Amino acid sequence: MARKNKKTVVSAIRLERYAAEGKSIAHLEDGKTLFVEGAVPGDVVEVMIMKNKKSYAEGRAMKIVTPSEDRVIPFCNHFGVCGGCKWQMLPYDKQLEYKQIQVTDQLTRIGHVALPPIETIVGSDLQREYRNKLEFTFSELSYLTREEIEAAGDGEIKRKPALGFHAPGMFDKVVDIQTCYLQAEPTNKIKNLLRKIALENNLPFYDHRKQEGWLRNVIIRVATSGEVMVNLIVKEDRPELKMMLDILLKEVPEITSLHYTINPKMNDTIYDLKVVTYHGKGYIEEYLEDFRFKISPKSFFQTNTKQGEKLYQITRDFAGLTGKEVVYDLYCGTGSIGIFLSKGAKKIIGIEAVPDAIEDAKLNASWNGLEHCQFYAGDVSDIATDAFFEEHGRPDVIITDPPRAGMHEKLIQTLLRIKAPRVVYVSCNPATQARDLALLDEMYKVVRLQPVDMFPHTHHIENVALLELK
Ligand SMILES: C[S@@+](CC[C@H](N)C(=O)[O-])C[C@H]1O[C@@H](n2cnc3c(N)ncnc32)[C@H](O)[C@@H]1O
Repeated sequence: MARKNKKTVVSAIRLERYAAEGKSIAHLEDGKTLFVEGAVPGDVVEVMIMKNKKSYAEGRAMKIVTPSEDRVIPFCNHFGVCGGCKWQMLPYDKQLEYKQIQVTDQLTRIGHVALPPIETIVGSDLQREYRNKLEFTFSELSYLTREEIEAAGDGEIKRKPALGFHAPGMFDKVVDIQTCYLQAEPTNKIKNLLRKIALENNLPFYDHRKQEGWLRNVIIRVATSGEVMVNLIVKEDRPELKMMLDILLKEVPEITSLHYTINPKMNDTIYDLKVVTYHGKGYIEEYLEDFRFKISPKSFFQTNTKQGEKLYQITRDFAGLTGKEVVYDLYCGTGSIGIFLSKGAKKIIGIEAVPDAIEDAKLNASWNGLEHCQFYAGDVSDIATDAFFEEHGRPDVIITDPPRAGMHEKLIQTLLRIKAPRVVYVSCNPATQARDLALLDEMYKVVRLQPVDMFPHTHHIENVALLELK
């Protein structure tokens, strides 16, 4: 291995094995572990060292000197510049193998708790068009590919406006996406039509640096029921808004619920904004087994519907219900896990921060003819107190499905006091799950672990853990 530019670039180093979070491991000449992103095990790469600590270093692959034998040709034209599907160069079975390693590695290294054997990861039947929700961003500045820069030579490069996904690590530049394979049609049709209308009418795309412009984002949901929801997000109300929405309705009759949101704020979140229904019923419907769910524009719903069903079947199996149990569904979203488990429970109590999702959860319970489900809106750490559990019934089973940050420590302390016989922990981030399992170790042993792949071509991984009182 030769080094050039002394400290910052390693000219050829072989990546030995997969680590986690999309990073692979190599060893520097002095034996130090190097974590490399942007490449896969087996690649020989040139690496720019980004961080050099006493015991380890981190770097980014700048050039592939010799590709890994595992590599396959990515199917998407935008691969390499779009941050969406970073693992398309790996066959799906390798992706699954690396995800299994990631779960094992993170639970072992971060958790340091006794673990049962980890079950083989459940792969996704659909590896394309598996998402039911995508958000595209408008930007005044398109991301320029290497080919575009080379083609321009010494001439000035004029950046065009773009509608697509942020280039990795760039808040202001967006990769102009023509075809995305993550979601079924009419997603590409809608996105490309919006771009066409905007360009033909000289409508200003958002400038993320100056916080100027008009068109900001579009969120498209395509349910397996066939229903399609579109939410166009703009900076202010203008007459062109109606024009754009009317063209969408005329050209894309598949749209069943059309919305717009005025967002004059600095950030992109719409949770604190009013989403206006322009046409249609204001929500879409999704089915998991025979259960019917309402999804409003602000509600969370498992993004891969088919895998969501498998995830819930595993959760139901781990919960081991007999019909007599009081079950708490923490971070319940639209109540989907609780409702999915409801037939085996005496009572279901769900808690969720987004009030619209709780409204959906209540309606979902009534749509499915369930009278033993209750839902409460608010921060779960504040609502799920000792007194709340006393009032609503001591839990036999607690299901917890927190966001990537994991559970708040205050909630973990409450769970340690409440001592439910079983906890089923559904996690979209095994690193924070491992941290939480270590905190729960005082009272709970981990008895089952089942990873599930919800997001093919990414390094994201879901993991379900069953905990029982020691
Ligand atoms: C991973 S989702 C799970 C949702 C649901 N269990 C499902 O399967 O669709 C996490 C949910 O936690 C909610 N959430 C995030 N922080 C929260 C908090 N502090 N208190 C209550 N809910 C929260 C989010 O709004 C989101 O609906």
